[in-house]
Amino acid sequence: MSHSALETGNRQKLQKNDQIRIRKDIRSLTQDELDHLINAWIFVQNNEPDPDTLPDNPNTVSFFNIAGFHGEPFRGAGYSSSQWWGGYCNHGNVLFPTWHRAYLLCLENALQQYDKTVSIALPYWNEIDTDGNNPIPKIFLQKTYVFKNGKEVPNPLYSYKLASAIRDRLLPIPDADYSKYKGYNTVRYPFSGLVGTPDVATTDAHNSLMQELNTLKDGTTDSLLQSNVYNWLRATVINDQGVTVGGSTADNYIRSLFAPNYTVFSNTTSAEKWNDDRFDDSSAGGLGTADDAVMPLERPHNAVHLAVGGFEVPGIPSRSYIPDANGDMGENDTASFDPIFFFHHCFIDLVFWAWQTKHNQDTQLDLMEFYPGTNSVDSQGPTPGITGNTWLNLETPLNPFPRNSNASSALLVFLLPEVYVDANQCHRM
Ligand SMILES: N[C@@H](CC1=CC(=O)C(=O)C=C1)C(=O)O
Repeated sequence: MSHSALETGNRQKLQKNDQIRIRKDIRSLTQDELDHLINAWIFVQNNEPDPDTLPDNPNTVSFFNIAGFHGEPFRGAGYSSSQWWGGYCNHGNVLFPTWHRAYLLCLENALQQYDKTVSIALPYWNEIDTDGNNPIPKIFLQKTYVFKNGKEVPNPLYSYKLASAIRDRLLPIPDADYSKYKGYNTVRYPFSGLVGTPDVATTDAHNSLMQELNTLKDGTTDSLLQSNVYNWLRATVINDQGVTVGGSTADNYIRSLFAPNYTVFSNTTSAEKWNDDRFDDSSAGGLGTADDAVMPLERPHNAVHLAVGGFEVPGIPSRSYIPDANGDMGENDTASFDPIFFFHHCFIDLVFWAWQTKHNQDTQLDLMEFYPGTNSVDSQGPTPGITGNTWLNLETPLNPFPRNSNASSALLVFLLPEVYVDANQCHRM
């Protein structure tokens, strides 16, 4: 294994001060903390998108722009070619954990602009704590939010109304038309958000039917969402054709902590290769059913996306029990427009940090260079600014987040009372 170590700040020098952000379980926030979080989210969601100019501004305070860094609106070579990826996110490669770590900091920095005098951190959705049969914390399901002073507002964590249209130019390949109009509100399972021309009629009929269920009994669709996510996390998921498509995700998070090195921990492509070489489990899609097969963090992460969004796109194996459920979280193009995305990823970052501390990789990450999962063409394809067939390592730019940006203590993030993450760890500064 060759080593590509990240340089990090000197841990000893760091002091807890008001610039250090403490990330907490969202279920544990006080009313005052929640009030502040909600106000900051309203602030970023209300900020108009920046003018449509390149390069993208990584210091934007507009939620539309930040959400748009992940997938749509596509830019670069991936704007209209599916051989490339038009968003900046990295999946199926070794930059998956680090890119998303930088992404969380980007949103957190924008939230911080709401009131610079109060330190704000993103709380996480603790996905191991399924709270009986209600794995999704209530705050994400309330249509309105009531502040301590009694004022009621639309809840910014329930749904986001697109400040601008997004257009999917990849139609009809590789999958559905993920174009969405300005003013579209993000949705979750069992609803569908496929409002592009070829799908809109089916979607309207489907969503009316789902709404009808709520008319018969208030809260039915929320219960369906909770039980779907519960099944993905703790039980087994059967799709609409009776095929088992997932489950045991909470256990898989724990299993991922035992992955022996960063490369195979970090992403599905590298883990598949690792497992292919060691176990004959091709029937399980190369993702390892053997007890000692490696579980990459990305896999349970994917499961929660599919659970919250649902996924049943023509021509692709269904991942939903309810047909036509295609909420935004289920698809890479649109997932980050649903506010819950960031709380999900905050939990992913926590598991990443837990793996780092368990494996003494908290001040550096060792990478198996040139291993599957380390090339820019792996999985969804090269991101804007990265050429095809480039070897990825921990020096690869995490666009659009610049090197050297914000290399200050303002980026120290407490994940748990005793641990912190230094942004230097997610990127060589
Ligand atoms: N495309 C992933 C699920 C998924 C992952 C993401 O990272 C995302 O943003 C949206 C969806 C899968 O099929 O397993």
